[in-house]
Amino acid sequence: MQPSDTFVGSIDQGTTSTRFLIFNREGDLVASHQVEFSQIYPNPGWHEHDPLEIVTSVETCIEEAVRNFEAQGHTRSSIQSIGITNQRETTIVWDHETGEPLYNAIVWTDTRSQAIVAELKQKPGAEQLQTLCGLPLSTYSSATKLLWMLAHVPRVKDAFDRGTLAFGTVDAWLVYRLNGGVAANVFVSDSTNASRTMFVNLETLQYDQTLLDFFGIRGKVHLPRIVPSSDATAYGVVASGALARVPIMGCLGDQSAALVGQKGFSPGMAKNTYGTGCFLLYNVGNKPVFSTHGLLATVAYHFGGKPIYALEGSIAVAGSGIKFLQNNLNFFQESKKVNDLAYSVEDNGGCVFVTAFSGLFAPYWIDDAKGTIFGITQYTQKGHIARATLEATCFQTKAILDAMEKDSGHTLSELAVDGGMSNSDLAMQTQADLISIPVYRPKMRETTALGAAIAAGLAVGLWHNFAELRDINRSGGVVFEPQIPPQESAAKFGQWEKAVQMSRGWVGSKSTEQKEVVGPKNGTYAPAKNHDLPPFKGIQISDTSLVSDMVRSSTYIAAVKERAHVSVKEIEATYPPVRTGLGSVLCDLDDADEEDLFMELRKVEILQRLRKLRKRQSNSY
Ligand SMILES: Nc1ncnc2c1ncn2[C@@H]1O[C@H](COP(=O)(O)OP(=O)(O)O)[C@@H](O)[C@H]1O
Ligand SMILES: O=P(O)(O)OC[C@H](O)CO
Repeated sequence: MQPSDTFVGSIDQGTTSTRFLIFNREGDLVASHQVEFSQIYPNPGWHEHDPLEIVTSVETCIEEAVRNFEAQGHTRSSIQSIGITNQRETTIVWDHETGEPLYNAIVWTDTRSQAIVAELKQKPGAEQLQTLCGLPLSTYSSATKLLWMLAHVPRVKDAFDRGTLAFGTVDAWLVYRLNGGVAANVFVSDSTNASRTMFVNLETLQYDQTLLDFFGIRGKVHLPRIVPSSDATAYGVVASGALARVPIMGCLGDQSAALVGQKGFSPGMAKNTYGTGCFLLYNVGNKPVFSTHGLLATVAYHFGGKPIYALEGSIAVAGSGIKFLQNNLNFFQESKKVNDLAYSVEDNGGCVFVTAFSGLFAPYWIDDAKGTIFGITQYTQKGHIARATLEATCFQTKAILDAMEKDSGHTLSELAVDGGMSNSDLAMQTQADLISIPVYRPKMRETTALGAAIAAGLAVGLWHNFAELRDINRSGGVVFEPQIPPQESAAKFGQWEKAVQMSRGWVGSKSTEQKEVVGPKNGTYAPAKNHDLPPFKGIQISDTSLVSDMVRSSTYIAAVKERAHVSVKEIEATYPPVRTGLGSVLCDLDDADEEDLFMELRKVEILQRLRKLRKRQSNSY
């Protein structure tokens, strides 16, 4: 077979979308497919994904991309291997015996484990964790998400007690399911992903007994075997679908993959990926560097032999800030329109938006911050807020680069960028202005997927060494040169730093306290898709928390899925008794929607139940 007739596939499972891309040996993107999947926000600060939907989204992307590939005259048998890259830290638990998920995936952005983190910080040994695993104790890592599930989700605790609880990050889950689940039981995680759990020793790249003891899970949870990021046999083969029997040979957390895709193979090279969040990785060579300025020590990649490490600056909110303007504030209909809005004004009009939706990550690590916009006046327009949103990521990148220079003693001469938000010329120009060095954006921006393809391609022999990758994606990029004097950028940055300090301390105030936990109890596994369920037609309930409690009920969701009848008693069995706010519930039945008997039945039952509860409540006054 000629080299140009051989291809490698790449699954890019990101926070907001999944893609499957097919590259040729020249690194050209030949075919791809992308789907967005549900983002579930059950409570303030909570963020979940449905693990089964993640798998389905991957399968759909593979089918569609292969269809497109074959339409171009290629054959699927020319795809020699597959790489996987994925959102990191997102935590999935399943039953080791059945292979079924026990709860929704808790996404890396989720801050519900805040109280657990505060408690763990008081525990003896807490101060040495970062020197073992490279990560600060925060809501970000997988460890505290797993502890939250153990404390709050009975099904997870039961599996833990029975010894059947399996834990994995998204890579481990995908490899397991794509191989056919429990039947093949391929249960592995690559070192870049595993090192984001807080369970792994950064030097040995194996589970660390001290860390497992600290989190109380030693010997009690099934953990995936840790393997190199590029490996011909460890990841198994796809069990079914368009690429059945194709081997999986590469696996990297998405930020590591982007560094590989940018070919950041030498110490001193760095990249910044503006996706849902934004992550700057700086290659430090074959020994980890432990930051003293708020950065993380992490595994850059491990292609056999010695692992390569990176210093990482993690920003929780980048493209998700733009999605917030789109979905929550209805500023525009698609992400790229943020630029038109931002260009509609000359500057930020005095607004600074600290987009601390998940607290602030690097280099600040402020758990108790929340998103805050400073400087609003009657003059403020949507365009100013759009600009301030783009600038927030650029300011945090500046803070991270400053920290990186202090840790490494080196000044970066150019910043290579990629990721969805790097499509914004305005954001990239702002970035160059704020860091006073050029920003380089490659022509092909799917560098994350390319990185996973490289890992798989090296293992299957499509490429044999890094030198062969030299010309991939080399021409056609854009350089953004700084256009304002450093004093001006320093003044802007000073204002940002002031805003960061002023955003502290919001969490813990009475109005932001979390609601009581609602988790699946007796019922089956319950995806909490409170946003895409049919509305309760004809009933207006002013207490929305009550509605969201109901629709989170696993019985309700199961019934809606199957269009079956369900009684209020059953609903009640799977969500905690309605506790509050019944005084403000207003029920107003519209004309019956005869065609939708299912919904009508539900309305009547719920109405009856609400009346009973309201009566009970008024009796108790
Ligand atoms: N032209 C654009 N300008 C600004 N932001 C954009 C643009 N296109 C996409 N984005 C943002 O990029 C993000 C998606 O980037 P992507 O790299 O696909 O993320 P992920 O891998 O985390 O799913 C979205 O949050 C979106 O708002
Ligand atoms: O979805 P992204 O591309 O912002 O990346 C998510 C990170 O891996 C989280 O650590």
